[in-house]
Amino acid sequence: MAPQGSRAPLEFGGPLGAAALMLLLPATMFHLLLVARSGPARLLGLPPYLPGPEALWSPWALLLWLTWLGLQAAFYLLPARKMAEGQELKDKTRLRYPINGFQALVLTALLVGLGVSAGLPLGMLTEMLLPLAFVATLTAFIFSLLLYLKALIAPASALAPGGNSGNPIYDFFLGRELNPRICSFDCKYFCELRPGLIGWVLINLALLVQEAELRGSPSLAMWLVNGFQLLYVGDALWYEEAVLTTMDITHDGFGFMLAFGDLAWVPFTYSLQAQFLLYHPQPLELSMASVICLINAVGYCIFRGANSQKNTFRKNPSDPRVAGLETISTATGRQLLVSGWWGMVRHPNYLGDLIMALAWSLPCGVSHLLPYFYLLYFTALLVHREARDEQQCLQKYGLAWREYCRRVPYRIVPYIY
Ligand SMILES: NC(=O)C1=CN([C@@H]2O[C@H](COP(=O)(O)OP(=O)(O)OC[C@H]3O[C@@H](n4cnc5c(N)ncnc54)[C@H](OP(=O)(O)O)[C@@H]3O)[C@@H](O)[C@H]2O)C=CC1
Ligand SMILES: CC(C)=CCC[C@@H](C)[C@H]1CC=C2C3=C(CC[C@@]21C)[C@@]1(C)CC[C@H](O)C(C)(C)[C@@H]1CC3
Repeated sequence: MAPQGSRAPLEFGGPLGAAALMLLLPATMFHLLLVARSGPARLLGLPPYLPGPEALWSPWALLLWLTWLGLQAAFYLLPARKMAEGQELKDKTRLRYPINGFQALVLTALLVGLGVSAGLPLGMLTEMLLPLAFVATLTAFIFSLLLYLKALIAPASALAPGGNSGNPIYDFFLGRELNPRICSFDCKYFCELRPGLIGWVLINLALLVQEAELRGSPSLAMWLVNGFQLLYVGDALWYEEAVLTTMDITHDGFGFMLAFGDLAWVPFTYSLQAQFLLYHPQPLELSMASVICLINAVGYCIFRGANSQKNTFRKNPSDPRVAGLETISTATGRQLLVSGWWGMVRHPNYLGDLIMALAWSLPCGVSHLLPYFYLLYFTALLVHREARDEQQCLQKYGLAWREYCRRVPYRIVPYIY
């Protein structure tokens, strides 16, 4: 049986904060979905109407959603080009993960392409966003409940460092088990990268197709948003192995926060800019589009450069690409980079991600705040995440971490933060 009442400090405002977030996050998602299609599209105003049960519930949406999850699960189970090992666990073992996420993206694209050429009305998906978001939220609640119950019979070594406070609301939100698996099927790893991320680009594509049907051709702004976000998702799946060292996989349990985040929040709120553009077309000059492409390229280079530098260094510090970089030794035997990207700020990858977030909103113009929701939310998420990571690194590396902070004083934005 799992031990109750572990002493990890409570995060997210404890049980009260967790309860509030479980109500607030779905409410915000539905607010955004409703406001994006309303005339005034005011982020801070009331939603234009409150949807009744008939607008939220559709058996077709449920069927479509379950088919989607089943399809992505089947792709996950296909033979992988590589099996990667995760970080060492409490019991000194390492889990193995299939690296076939990019393959799943390509197979999905082929299947959707075949469907569209056979007359599948992809644009119709945009009419189903509300009921789809509703079934995704319902799935996240049910799934989190099953995961909570599963953790009751998990060995103590399988539990996450947080999420085992003994308070059921808090533990349900944060997640109790670190890597819940059904045989070799890793639930958290699957959800983090497949149904939500690939679902996000599919929703974007459906919005582009619908715009072409309504207005004759997709707008330049819609092309940019689709292209940038496809690059981001393609990159995540191409470098899939890197997700194994993120705090979601190595530290956080699998509970409502990640289940809802992965399955509902990512596809339905990350596609907000494309949703906004379908209902509020925005003119975009070619010169402005070029500047926005440049901003996205700068953000992507920083994001990819920083993530790859750290991953290469963690895999093999003597790799010629990173061997010349300056480092600090820590008592754990691991080293910290203090030059290159990681000598500029302590989270250069967050900086790149934020610059890209800006580039995704700019094609929507500056007349509305709504398309900038992602940038605002993401800034808050990364500032909070940076503080959590800082705490974990201080615990792991002690004095060496303090020395790193002294030498690299800025967290995310040079000379500002
Ligand atoms: N689009 C989205 O919604 C989201 C995107 N992201 C993105 O996910 C990516 C991963 O983020 P995340 O997991 O939060 O954090 P990071 O990839 O930044 O990983 C942090 C870890 O890196 C290691 N590290 C920190 N500093 C150094 C250093 N100087 N030298 C070597 N190793 C160091 C430490 O782990 P250790 O020493 O143990 O290796 C630390 O715990 C980011 O690019 C982020 O932008 C994140 C959240 C949401
Ligand atoms: C508000 C809310 C519901 C919070 C949950 C947070 C999640 C939405 C995010 C936590 C970490 C994430 C990561 C990605 C997507 C968003 C979530 C799940 C990510 C898969 C996006 C693509 C990147 O390239 C990435 C693989 C580095 C990234 C990993 C973290």
